[in-house]
Amino acid sequence: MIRALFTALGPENSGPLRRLLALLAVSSVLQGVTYALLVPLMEAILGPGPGSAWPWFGVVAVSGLSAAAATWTAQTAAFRTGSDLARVLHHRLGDKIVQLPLGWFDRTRVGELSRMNSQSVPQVMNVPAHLLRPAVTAVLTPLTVVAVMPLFDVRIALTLVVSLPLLAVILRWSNRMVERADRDRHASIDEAAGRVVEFAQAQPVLRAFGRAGGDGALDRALAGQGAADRAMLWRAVPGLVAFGFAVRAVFAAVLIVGVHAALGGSLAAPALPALLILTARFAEPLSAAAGLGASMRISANSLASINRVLAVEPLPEPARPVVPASADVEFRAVTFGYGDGPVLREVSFTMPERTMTALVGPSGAGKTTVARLLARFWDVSGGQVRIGGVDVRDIATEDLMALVSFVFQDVYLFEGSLADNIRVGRPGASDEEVLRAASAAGLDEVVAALPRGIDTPVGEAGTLLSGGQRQRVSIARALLKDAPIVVLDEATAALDPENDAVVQAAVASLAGRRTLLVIAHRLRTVQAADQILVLNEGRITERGRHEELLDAGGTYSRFWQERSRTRGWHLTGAAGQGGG
Ligand SMILES: Nc1ncnc2c1ncn2[C@@H]1O[C@H](COP(=O)(O)OP(=O)(O)OP(=O)(O)O)[C@@H](O)[C@H]1O
Repeated sequence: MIRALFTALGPENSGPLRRLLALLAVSSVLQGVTYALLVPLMEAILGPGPGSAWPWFGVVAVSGLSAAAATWTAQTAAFRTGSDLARVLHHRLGDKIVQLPLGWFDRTRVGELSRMNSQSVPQVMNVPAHLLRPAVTAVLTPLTVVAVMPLFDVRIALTLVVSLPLLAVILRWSNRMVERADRDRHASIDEAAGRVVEFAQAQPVLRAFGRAGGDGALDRALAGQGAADRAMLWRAVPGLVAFGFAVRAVFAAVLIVGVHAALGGSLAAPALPALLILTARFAEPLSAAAGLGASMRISANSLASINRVLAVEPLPEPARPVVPASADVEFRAVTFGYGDGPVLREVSFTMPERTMTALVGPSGAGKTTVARLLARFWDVSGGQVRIGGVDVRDIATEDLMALVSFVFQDVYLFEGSLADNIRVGRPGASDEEVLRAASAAGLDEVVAALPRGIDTPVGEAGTLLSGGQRQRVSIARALLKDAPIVVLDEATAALDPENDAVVQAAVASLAGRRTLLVIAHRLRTVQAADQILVLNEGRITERGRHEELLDAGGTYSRFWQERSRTRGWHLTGAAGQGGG
């Protein structure tokens, strides 16, 4: 856990944690020494001359005050280190986010990052603030007691030395039992929480199909959670009981050894209660640490997930970056996979500057992957992606990002006004340019309907705008940025006629001016394309212009005949009209 904390902080930020650990060590040892000094004090008080107790009282007072001062300093440092840790982690995660390969950011990852910031960081903050002190005390204070015990009685010291590893083993076993039960319980809580969300989200479907009562999955998940709660209790109890029993057994053993020694005359009677008090103090920090298992586990898991993100390697930046002289694009025998097996195999094509390429193919063929590799979301596993004859790996990230604009299906809108959101495309753009881009992207009516026009805040993540309207904001950004290469996904999800017209207009305004790669779903787009690439299972199986491919009578022609028949039937009543 401590090693993971140092990893999360990085060597440059680990000074305060190291100082905190040193302070905690000093305060734990001083605490143990103070407990030990109680023995001569008690001996003096209970002995024949109580007056001799005063010097010991002074020594105990000095030691106790020093321990209290060290504990207070350590606790203050612990809170400060906790809040510093949160700040450092937020910064390190922020710095990491801007270096992570763009391909890393899928939907689940974005959720993971948000959870990390809102939950994991505060949980990790808890470690120095609340958990380290009892953990360090649980180890060092009993060790100090054991170390000084031989000064008073070797037999009792030996009893403690033998019992310490025994207690540690039982504590570890008890913690493991609780941990395992707790893990199962968490899994069942997550499952039940997921089912509750699903149940709420699926209400329209469930009601439409007369299944308002659900399909039993939620009931099963809740029952599972109840069972896991009970199992947790049953699994946790033996460990905790066994540890409590072991502590009492050690106490009893010390009592037996002590009484035996006192009766035999080899231990002064007044020393016995003092040594029993010391033994009780020896076990106390261990018992306090026994209850920390669950918090420790939660914090350790959070720390592990933060360290996993921090360990992701950024894509290497070129040592000698090259700026491409043109906006030609070439895929040269590109092979790429996300994990098991390739998604793209030996994909080769060229997109001469200012031409339009349409990418078509069945779902999962790899179209989005091609589009993303163009902007180096990931590095290819074989072949090359080249812009202006330069491998994208030799182009500085900033230059590459300046060369390419995207209009993807997932449009993220920031907190801020509609104008701010469009200006993301080119931060230096004037108000007029922003308005022109909004207008060209078909946002006039949206702007007119908003209470403060283009300066209306669009709500967190653009909640005021519909899916189609959000896509138009994305088009406005791309038009404003006016990069030499534009990648556009014609999103089947936002296929209302108005949006359709906007997307078509954007494509038309860019065609012939920019190098355009369109993941195409519309007949008009493919008809206008200079080349169509048909992608199937990660390979380009056909290429050419629309008529050429129709004449070839291959997959493409079957695909479009099928598509225009079904869409014509649905939308226009005449095959092949206006849709695609
Ligand atoms: N981030 C990712 N991690 C792992 N696998 C992925 C990822 N993105 C896509 N894939 C997988 O790669 C394959 C190609 O996906 P891709 O999204 O490129 O296809 P597509 O042709 O664009 O599909 P669609 O038309 O449905 O969007 C699919 O099998 C998909 O499951």
